[in-house]
Amino acid sequence: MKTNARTVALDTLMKVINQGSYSNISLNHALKAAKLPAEESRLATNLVYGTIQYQLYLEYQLRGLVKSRLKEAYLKPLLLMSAYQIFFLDKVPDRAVLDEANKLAKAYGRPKSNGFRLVNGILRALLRQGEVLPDPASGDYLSVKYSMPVWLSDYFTANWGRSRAEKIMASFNSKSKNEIRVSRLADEQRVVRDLKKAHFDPKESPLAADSYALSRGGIVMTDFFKDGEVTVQDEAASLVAEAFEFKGNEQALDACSAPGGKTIQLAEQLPNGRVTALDIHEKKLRLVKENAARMHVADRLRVKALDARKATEYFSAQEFDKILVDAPCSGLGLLRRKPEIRYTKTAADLENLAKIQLDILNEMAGLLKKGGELVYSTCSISVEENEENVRKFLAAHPDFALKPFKTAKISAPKGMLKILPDSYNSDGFFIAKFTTRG
Ligand SMILES: C[S@@+](CC[C@H](N)C(=O)[O-])C[C@H]1O[C@@H](n2cnc3c(N)ncnc32)[C@H](O)[C@@H]1O
Repeated sequence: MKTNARTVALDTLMKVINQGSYSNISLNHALKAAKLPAEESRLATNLVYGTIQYQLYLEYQLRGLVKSRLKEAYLKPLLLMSAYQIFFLDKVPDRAVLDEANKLAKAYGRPKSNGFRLVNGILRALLRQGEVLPDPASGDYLSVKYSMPVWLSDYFTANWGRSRAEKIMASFNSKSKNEIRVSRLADEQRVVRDLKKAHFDPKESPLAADSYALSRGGIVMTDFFKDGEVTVQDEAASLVAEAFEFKGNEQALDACSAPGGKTIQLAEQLPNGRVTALDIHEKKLRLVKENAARMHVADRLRVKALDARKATEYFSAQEFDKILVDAPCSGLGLLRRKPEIRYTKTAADLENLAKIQLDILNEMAGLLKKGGELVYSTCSISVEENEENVRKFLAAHPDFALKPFKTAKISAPKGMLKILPDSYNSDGFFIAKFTTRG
């Protein structure tokens, strides 16, 4: 069978669903090898992310219809991918979904397999059945409706109430924006004008100073990106660096820096200063260096492979004016962009990660100059990784206090800011800013 959007999607889904591979990495490999036209690539991407996002919901729809064990590896991914199209892709007629599934089953099935008959029978039954949901009063109603494990839909409901939890979960299932940040070293107005001319139709972010949503993807293939005038970064992630107030000559430490999105932002604001970028994984620091070179800030940067929990063994007390801890986290704010996170993370992960995050934060306390600024951020919206860690850090360090901050468009009068995904249709993020007392 000729390679097309559906073969690329099915190959990728077989890797993700059957072998636990990461969707973004598997899909990028498959797309690179396939060299599909842009329209086909978009369809393949939609099929992969949509099917994974809605996997729990789709399994529920198919539950009563699959009567025997699905022995061949392609069967489950193909049924889920077809069900996704039936329920969520209005533009693809049901007839076409069935025809395409039939062709794929014949191509992927073993010789003499009757898998295509099985697929056809199940999909026809699914069309007759339509959507099924648990009783709205039952414990798994929201879980199935929004395709989140029960612990997660319960977690959102317990923290934000049912109505907001539904908004948060619906937002996590919506399409992510094509968000970019314009370099502070570039002429922003000119770049925006040129982006318009190139039909990217940039829309200013309501959240972050230099961020814009583009009307289409593909920016990384352009000179805007290659020449370092823009970079790809979510608007909530971009906001973190805005919590600092820079003079331009400071020594900054980025404790968890790879791939370097925020390192670059700090460096852009330090024409006469320097950023020291750490990461526990030496290999990932290559990305930080490459990104810094592309964005023209390599000369303001030094990198060091180091576990940030041991940073006081390498640096002097009070060595830094600014410290950023953009900590490793559960990624609970990124469910839209990384759809499989919802199925792989557990409540125990929140506790375990919170401990690592707090250890890193505690280690930083001794490295900050008196009156310096320490910013803590995560791309998680969990309480354990954020507010609870802030509380524990302040209890352990009475000489530190939260410091109110204002960004270009948002203010955090209490020194903490939690961006929930439904407020701006951005990633979920948490930012806290500390300084020393006295
Ligand atoms: C959320 S990511 C950082 C993203 C980055 N700040 C950016 O804006 O591009 C967290 C990073 O922390 C690193 N990391 C995990 N544990 C660490 C530790 N103990 N010390 C230093 N870095 C660590 C991970 O390898 C990962 O690259």
